[in-house]
Amino acid sequence: MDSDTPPLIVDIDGTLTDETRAIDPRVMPVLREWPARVVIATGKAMPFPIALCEFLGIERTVVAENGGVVFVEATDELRFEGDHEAALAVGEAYRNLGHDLGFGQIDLANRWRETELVVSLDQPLEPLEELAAAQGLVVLDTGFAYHVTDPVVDKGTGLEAVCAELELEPAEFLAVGDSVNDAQMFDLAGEAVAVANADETARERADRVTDATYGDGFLEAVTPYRE
Ligand SMILES: O=C(O)COP(=O)(O)O
Ligand SMILES: [Mg+2]
Repeated sequence: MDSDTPPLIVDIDGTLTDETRAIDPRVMPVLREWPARVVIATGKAMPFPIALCEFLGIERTVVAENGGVVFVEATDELRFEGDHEAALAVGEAYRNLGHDLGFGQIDLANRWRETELVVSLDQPLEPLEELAAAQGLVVLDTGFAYHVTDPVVDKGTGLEAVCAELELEPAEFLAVGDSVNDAQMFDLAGEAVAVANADETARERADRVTDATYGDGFLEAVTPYRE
């Protein structure tokens, strides 16, 4: 392992993708060849980052559902945290008010979710926030979905859990992301980089903001470590 290259924790949507959520193919060799640990940290359910790691051919080290799910292949660790029952109750109450989660009959956004619930951005936010608060949960707008999440977890607690397994320190990491759900991992990482399309929270909590957006922003963020 190259001792000059930090371990990397990286978000998916908005960071490794273009604006349509398609992976920018140019990020793939960077992740595959990164000489230190790579952690994929996402709001998506676990199958998505697991599949990304598998298809990249890298070890599966994953923070999913905004910290609700942590998987570390190297130590056989799978951890769930957060009140899934409460999140499901929010979804039911939201539907009872006549609203919809917004992902259609076959809801692939929630199908494999084990700790939180997501609602499409085209659905009303206010009633969702009220119902979430009544259950002690929060709503995160990642720019891609509303996540009804237990505030006991976030990508920062996920990073800490990964580090505890792998005898690493969060401060050793380079973190790259684009939204409010990346803020806590930004706070813990040694260096936090927001891509130019990042929301205000991510930009404020980052150490630097790239000039370029999306996958180009990620490539810019890691450039100092690839020369
Ligand atoms: O699924 C989302 O809403 C956001 O996913 P991300 O954390 O990978 O950007
Ligand atoms: Mg993102």
